[in-house]
Amino acid sequence: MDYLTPLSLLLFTIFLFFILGLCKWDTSRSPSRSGRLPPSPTAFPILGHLHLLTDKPHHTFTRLAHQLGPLIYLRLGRVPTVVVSSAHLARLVLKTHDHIFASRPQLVGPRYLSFGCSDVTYSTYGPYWRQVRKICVSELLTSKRVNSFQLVRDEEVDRMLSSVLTQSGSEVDLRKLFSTLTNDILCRVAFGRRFTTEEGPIGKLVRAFEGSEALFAGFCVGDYFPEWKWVNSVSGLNRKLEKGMKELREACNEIIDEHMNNNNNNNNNGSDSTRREDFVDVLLRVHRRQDLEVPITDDNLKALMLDMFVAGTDTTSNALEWTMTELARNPRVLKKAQEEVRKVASHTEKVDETHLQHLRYIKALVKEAMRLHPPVPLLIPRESMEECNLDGYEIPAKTRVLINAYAIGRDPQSWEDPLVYSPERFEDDSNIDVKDQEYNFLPFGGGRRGCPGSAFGLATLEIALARLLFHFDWELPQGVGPQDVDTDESFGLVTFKKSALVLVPITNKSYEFKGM
Ligand code: HEM
Repeated sequence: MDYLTPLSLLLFTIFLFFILGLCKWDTSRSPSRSGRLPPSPTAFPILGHLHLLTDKPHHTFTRLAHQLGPLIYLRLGRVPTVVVSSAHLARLVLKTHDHIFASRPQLVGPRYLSFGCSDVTYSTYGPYWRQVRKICVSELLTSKRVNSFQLVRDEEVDRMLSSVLTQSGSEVDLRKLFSTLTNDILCRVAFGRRFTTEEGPIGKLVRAFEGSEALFAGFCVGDYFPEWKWVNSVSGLNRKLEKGMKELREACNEIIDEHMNNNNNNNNNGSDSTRREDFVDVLLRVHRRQDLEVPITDDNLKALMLDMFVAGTDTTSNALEWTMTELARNPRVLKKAQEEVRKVASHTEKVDETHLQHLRYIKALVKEAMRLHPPVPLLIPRESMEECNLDGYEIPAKTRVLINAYAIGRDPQSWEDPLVYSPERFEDDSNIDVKDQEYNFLPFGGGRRGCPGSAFGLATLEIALARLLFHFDWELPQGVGPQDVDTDESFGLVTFKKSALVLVPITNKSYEFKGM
């Protein structure tokens, strides 16, 4: 014991008092409660359950739900959180008490990158959110508006098929293919231009996005210890977020200026019959209105422009990649889907959107892929606006709520053989819709904060898939069998397959794509 000097003993004692002090601070600041909280696993002092935020938290929470039940209470740092993992509880949150759980927590990333959480996705519940959601839905996302973008989808799917044609017989990275497709479609609809351009304001936006994506998804101390926001300054995170916001603001300003100049030129030259109004034009029109319940600022306008793009692109390309992954793993399903689309469109050289209503199996296999691989497995966090009782448990006000759509989609109480990819379950029961009344199937969430873009997303998914399956046969790279195609995931804002899916398209002579 001769190495235990009086100095080290003193330092050790101070350290011990510091830790005990922190623990006391930790418990004394826990919210006082009257009711019974849901079951909770063992927590660490200070950190609470932060250790459960693993690289795949949706898996960790699913395992915990098997041990503790479908409603779990966690303390993530300082933030009270509940995780919901059954259809019954999802119904309580998304339907019965929807009005209580319709807000979002103000997370640090969106406070910068969504211009003060003023987009639809991250804004708190209230008149502003109601107003901007209504604008986005009516101008971009109603079925009528989604139908009106058919030509854009058609041209961009043609472009994708042309690219596949040139790579026929060789290995193709489907992630790149699908990401280009969804970016180009949304960019044309929202900003009037294709995304894949190196130059001009859109090129600038692409680069700004690339820089800010990791910041959006990364771990941030301030989201779990609101009192320790200063850590974000010390760690340099705030500086990076400010830089990201500046770049996004500049890129948006250029896009807006370009639109305003075009509109001015058109007004000066007389009416322009060729240029179609895009989402930025709509927002500029709304921005000028004097009769809005809550005025829309310049920054709000930018947040809304970016929101449609961010919310609608990766989600859709991700669902396409997971669907093709399951087809590669299940040759029986792939063959049946190809037989369906080739039969339905046998008298034409091309599948178009009028054929989709007859493609029941293809619609079913898309849903089945989203059941097993929901692109946003924990949905987007919600926050309770007041205290609420869920199944006999007290949920305090300002509790963060995570709904584990991944666990619910694989719950044996809701699904027979839940781990088997079987589109027939959706084909036989066409009642299981994306707005599932039973709350077993939640890839688009639900309630008043549910995804307003499901029709837009599905329209792209279904036509892209139908045409890929109609014109091409799909093989695995040499030496790879269906059982070798992995489904390992990389969790993020959208949960992608860890390694990009690579397949080999083979031109089918009977259904050859004739090019654009
Ligand atoms: C396959 C494609 C898509 C999937 C899987 C998907 C999934 C989701 C999910 C899970 C949520 C959270 C819902 C909740 O909290 O209950 C959401 C919200 C949202 N989605 Fe989608 N989405 C898709 C496509 C789109 C598209 C194409 C758009 C727009 C162009 C869009 C716009 C939004 C918006 C604005 C919100 C926030 C709604 C709010 O907070 O009020 N989504 N989406």
